Amino acid sequence: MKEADCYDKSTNGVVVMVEPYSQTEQIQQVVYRILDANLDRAREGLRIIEEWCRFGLNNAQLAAQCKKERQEIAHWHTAELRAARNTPGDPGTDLTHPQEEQRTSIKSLLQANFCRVQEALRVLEEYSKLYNPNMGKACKQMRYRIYTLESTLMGRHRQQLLLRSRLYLVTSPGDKLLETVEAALKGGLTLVQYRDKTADDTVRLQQAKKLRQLCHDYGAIFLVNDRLDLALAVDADGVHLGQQDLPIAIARELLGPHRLIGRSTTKAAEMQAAIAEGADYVGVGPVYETPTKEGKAAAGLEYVSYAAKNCSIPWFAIGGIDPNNVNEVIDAGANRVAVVRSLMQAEQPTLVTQFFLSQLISRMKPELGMSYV
Ligand SMILES: Cc1ncc(COP(=O)(O)OP(=O)(O)O)c(N)n1
Ligand SMILES: Cc1ncsc1CCOP(=O)(O)O
Ligand SMILES: [Mg+2]
Repeated sequence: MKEADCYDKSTNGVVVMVEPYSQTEQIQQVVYRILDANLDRAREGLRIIEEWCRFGLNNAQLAAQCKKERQEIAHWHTAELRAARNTPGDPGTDLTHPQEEQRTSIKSLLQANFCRVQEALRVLEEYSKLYNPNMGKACKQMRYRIYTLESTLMGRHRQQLLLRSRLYLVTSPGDKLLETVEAALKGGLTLVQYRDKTADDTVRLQQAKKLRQLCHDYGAIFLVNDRLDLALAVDADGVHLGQQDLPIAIARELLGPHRLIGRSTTKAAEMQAAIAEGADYVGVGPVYETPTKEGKAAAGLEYVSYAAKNCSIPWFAIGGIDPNNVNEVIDAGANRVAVVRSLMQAEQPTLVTQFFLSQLISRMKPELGMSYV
């Protein structure tokens, strides 16, 4: 062993005389260090996910699952692996990617930490074959459980955000499409539907892509009206389907369990059918007649009151709602509203968004039909 081999950063360069390791022992130490570092990495990533389950989702069951996985990792983290740690001598501690310094949303933060845990478990699975094959097998099983947890959690993430969304912007075409949506997002909007009934598909695709990115930058849900193909093409969070659009069962088959499906309803029977078919939310309206949906009869405030008493999934009153009449709609029982013109034609969409949200939140009544909280 050369003198340089004894250089230890932790002793600031003072050469410490140590018993020389044989080559096999040196490799063993490297394996131990890899295992030690990745056990830490997996545990830390899980802790970050656990905190969201506990404090963000208030979901004791998911938090408990994360905790159980952390405990299993701790079980494999033996004293001999910890003893191999040499943090000051690890050249990887200074290596960061710019994306690690900033996360744009809870979703991207969770995604990054799921990746971190899965990568660490994969490394553990491989290197523990040189240490303890049972540990390798356990890490493999754990990695599969984490994949399942990820898909459960990321699916629920959309549902949770939907539950927290009080105001829903349905877009209309125009030169200021992106600008207006961004202004509303700045005001606290968390739910956007891209609706353009006439543009060419090339335009729709391009706009939907940009809107999806914009919404996700602000941590908002992005849905596409009518077009499931477009929703899939731009990796949207889901679709909104009317009574004349695709059946929910087919949409669910194509979109999978985690994307959101909304359904328009104008009467009780349509609402009950949408719930039975597995819609994630329903539109309730038109509350008032509106030029945005010309020729469609108003369902009225009575239907809003019916929804307040009977709807067991999140629902949005829609149709002719503006800052002057929103309190009437709230008084009829609505806690969530969807608008087109009130925001798309607003001179100050940020302020209008803030106004709607303040009314909806401060005047919100306990949800009578709400078995979905
Ligand atoms: C939230 C919400 N509710 C209702 C509708 C209307 O959907 P639909 O009846 O399919 O009519 P179009 O919007 O496709 O003209 C909606 N888009 N969003
Ligand atoms: C798409 C839709 N579905 C029922 S009413 C409506 C349009 C609502 O538009 P506005 O908010 O401009 O009245
Ligand atoms: Mg439609």
